[in-house]
Amino acid sequence: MCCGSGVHVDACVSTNVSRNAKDSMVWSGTSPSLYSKQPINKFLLPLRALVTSTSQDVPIASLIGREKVGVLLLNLGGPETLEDVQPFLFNLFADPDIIRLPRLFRFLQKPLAQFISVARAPKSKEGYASIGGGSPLRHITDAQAEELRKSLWEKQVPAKVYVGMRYWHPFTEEAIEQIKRDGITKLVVLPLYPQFSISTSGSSLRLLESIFREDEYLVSMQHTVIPSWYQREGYIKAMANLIGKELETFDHPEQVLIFFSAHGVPLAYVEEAGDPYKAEMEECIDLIMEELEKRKIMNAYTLAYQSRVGPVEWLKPYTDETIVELGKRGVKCLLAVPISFVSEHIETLEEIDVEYKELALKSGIEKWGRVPALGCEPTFISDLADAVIESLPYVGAMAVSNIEARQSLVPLGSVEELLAVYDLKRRELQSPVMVWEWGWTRSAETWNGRAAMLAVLVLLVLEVTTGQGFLHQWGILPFFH
Ligand SMILES: C=CC1=C(C)c2cc3[nH]c(cc4nc(cc5[nH]c(cc1n2)c(C)c5CCC(=O)O)C(CCC(=O)O)=C4C)c(C)c3C=C
Ligand SMILES: [Fe+2]
Ligand SMILES: [Fe+2]
Repeated sequence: MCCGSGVHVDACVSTNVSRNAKDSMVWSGTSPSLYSKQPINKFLLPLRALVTSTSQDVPIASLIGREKVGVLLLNLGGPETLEDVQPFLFNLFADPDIIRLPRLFRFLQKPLAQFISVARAPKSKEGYASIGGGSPLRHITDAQAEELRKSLWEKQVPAKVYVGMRYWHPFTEEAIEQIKRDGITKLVVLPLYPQFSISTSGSSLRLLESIFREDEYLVSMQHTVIPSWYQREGYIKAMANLIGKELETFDHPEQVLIFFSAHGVPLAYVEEAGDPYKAEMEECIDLIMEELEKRKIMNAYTLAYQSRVGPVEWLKPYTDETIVELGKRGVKCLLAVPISFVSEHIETLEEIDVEYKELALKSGIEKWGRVPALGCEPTFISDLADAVIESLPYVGAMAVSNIEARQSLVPLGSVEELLAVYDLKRRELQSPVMVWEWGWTRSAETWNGRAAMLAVLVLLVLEVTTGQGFLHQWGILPFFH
């Protein structure tokens, strides 16, 4: 038995972003270079209204006409076998949105990725071995794609759904080739991350942008991007359903602390590069709690960030430290809710279910529960289908007046601008290795920094070429848990 603590944990979740102030644009166009801010009501059909309408039915299929509709789901990708782990990590660390080198040293991007991936692989492999020898991401994402396709067809939108992963098969490039082979004429790009981060959706969209820019077919294909969708009613309701159901497994559901554990990002992404991830996360949690409140579920809750990598500061509070603190404060029952990803993956199956659970039990928490990732939850899939339908580019520019504007903290219609601001800010950052770019100013500090950086780079090259792990032993390099 547990749950007798009666401890009230203050919600550490707050947001100062007004929901009314949010943009109502879509990122759309026929070419990424032509992305423009398009008021949603000038560009889209009131398809949602049509979906729900029974009296004056206009079949959506007839509105779509001969267009070939495609949906591209963007995701991270994961190693399918233990042999895949190192090359997967290489792809991840070779991403300039994960490790940014000064222009002068761009040629070191791949050796550095090689070095870090080789050094990290044994630890990562251990994790993947403990969850069955590989990531379940491909299999789950494929299942989500199939369910989304079915849902779209049920809603009279005969669309094909593609999966494009950032760091492993099926790569985004492979999906794009298939889209071209299938002759898709309208494409909706949907990152499978509810909240936008430069390091996830941003990285995938940047890659997509570069692919589109160089391809004649893609330049003339109509497309729309849904940068984030954490605020959608269906998603919020689906999360509340799962939380409500899991709370029921406790003897005293009302005494359980709801513990949202989000994937972290380096603090500099948010504070210096303007990543909206933290603000979107906080608002998302507010919305879920509001939904639970409507159902008379008024539990205490908190948010912390997990899975930090390397020595730089990440978003706080950290999940592990928070669990220990909660134990000290007398919390006895805790329900962990993974919030930044919609599939089970290594961080839920290993980090939360094994590491954090063990830590919680050691810290005095007596009953531990965990909400499953959304996966193919029907309310969620149906809502994704609605999101696709609402954002479907429609040739013919039929007037739209009654569509409910989607809202997002990401300035929709200007993801490109967001990435540009991020690039600019990144040049000013000082944090080594993770994200840094030199500007050739005269400040002594900068020169000291450059000298130190040069020394690290020389050591790195030596390490890569000699195979000696002295930097690793000194603990200088990041990316090792
Ligand atoms: C919203 C989710 C995620 C954010 C934000 C994110 C940022 C981020 N991640 C790394 C480094 C690694 N991530 C790894 C795996 C991984 N990351 C996410 C999600 C987010 N990452 C997922 C879902 C997964 C698991 C995929 C799977 O195979 O199941 C890994 C590899 C695993 C490991 O070795 O721990 C690394 C490394 C950074 C540096 C970063 C922000 C800059
Ligand atoms: Fe990650
Ligand atoms: Fe981890």
